[in-house]
Amino acid sequence: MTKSKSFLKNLIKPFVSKSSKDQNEVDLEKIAAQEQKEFSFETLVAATNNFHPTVKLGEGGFGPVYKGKLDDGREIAVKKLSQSSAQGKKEFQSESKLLARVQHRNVVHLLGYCVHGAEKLLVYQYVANESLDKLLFKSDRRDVLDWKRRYDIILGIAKGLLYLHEEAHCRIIHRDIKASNILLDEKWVPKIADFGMARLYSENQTHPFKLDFKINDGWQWIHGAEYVMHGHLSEKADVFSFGVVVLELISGQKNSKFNRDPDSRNLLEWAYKLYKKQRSLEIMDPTITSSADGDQVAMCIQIGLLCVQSDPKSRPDMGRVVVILSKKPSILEEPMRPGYPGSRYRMSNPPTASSSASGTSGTSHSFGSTTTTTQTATLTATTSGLTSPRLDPHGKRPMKD
Ligand SMILES: Nc1ncnc2c1ncn2[C@@H]1O[C@H](COP(=O)(O)OP(=O)(O)OP(=O)(O)O)[C@@H](O)[C@H]1O
Repeated sequence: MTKSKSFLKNLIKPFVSKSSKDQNEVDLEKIAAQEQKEFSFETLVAATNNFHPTVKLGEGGFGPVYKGKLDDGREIAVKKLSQSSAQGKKEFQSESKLLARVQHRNVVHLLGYCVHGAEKLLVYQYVANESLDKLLFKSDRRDVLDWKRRYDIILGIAKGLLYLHEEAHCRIIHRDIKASNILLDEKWVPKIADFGMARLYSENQTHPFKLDFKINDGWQWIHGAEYVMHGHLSEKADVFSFGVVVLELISGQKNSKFNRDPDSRNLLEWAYKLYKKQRSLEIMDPTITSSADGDQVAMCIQIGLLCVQSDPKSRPDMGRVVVILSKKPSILEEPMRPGYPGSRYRMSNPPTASSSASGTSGTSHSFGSTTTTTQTATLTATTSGLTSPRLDPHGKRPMKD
């Protein structure tokens, strides 16, 4: 291109019409489709010593994860998806390619994928330190997480979520933000794992009212409730889950195992009660007392409580959270009562449309406490209401976007 032509091009760049911008995006999609993101099964077998049990990192709802090393020295984590996904090969390949373009400092990078017969595998960058839940709740090393590190982790997760919600090439609602899905690298930089699983797993991509939730774990319950209430799942479900992680990081208490205060059903309620009495700092983990900046901790508690408010509309979006965390505004609004998290509870009666709706407004439900296995109930909602939930024998299956 001649100098004058490129000068002209730069000059008109800001005024380029939307349709030509869209064309650029379409072009990018085409480039992505041609990108080589496919790993051969042999490469992954060699990298993981044939998926040897000694390199197994763990097993989540989607299948086992193995540590591996590629010939070029890169360390990887290979997730073998359990075979309950009915997604076709082509669809899996194109969704994986799209997700592999999701790149952010605070999101685990999906390097590629592999299809081998009926098996589907995902190849991620290996993140060296443990997941946040192991460090915070299951180890005697949680003092390595001083306040500064915890604050940076809160800010990092917020930035990662903002990217997924608003900045990535495709809008991604995570749906399962929790401490075990936050991995920490060698510099304690948080990286959000398991994003986009709904895109890879959905059985029926076209059914807008299909929703799954785990009976006895995680936040799918509140997500399900919001879904029923509003007919769609919004980013605000992730905001809620982010708020829970913030309060867990500050208190060192796992919300789903909360037992600090017999008068509070969960961590959120406890934090809210103390906040209302202007004693919010009492939730602080004793191991960070010496390193903590009281004002900053109080601000983070308030942000956490704003994020877990029962009304999704009242929760801030992640853009606002990042701004507040980065710039320290002087005045924050008063949080209202937190939503009903449900992770500590077992449903004895599956929700009906009306009980689900009340789930987000903080009223109580009838819950038993006997189920110990992780099972997933699938609610199939129609425009006129909900049909009965059916148990999903395959375990976790995420909701689709
Ligand atoms: N990219 C990665 N780098 C290092 N470890 C990883 C990576 N991805 C997953 N792991 C580890 O593998 C194990 C299983 O992870 P996975 O995400 O499948 O399940 P989970 O988070 O334990 O449970 P759930 O499926 O309910 O979210 C966890 O210990 C996790 O920390």
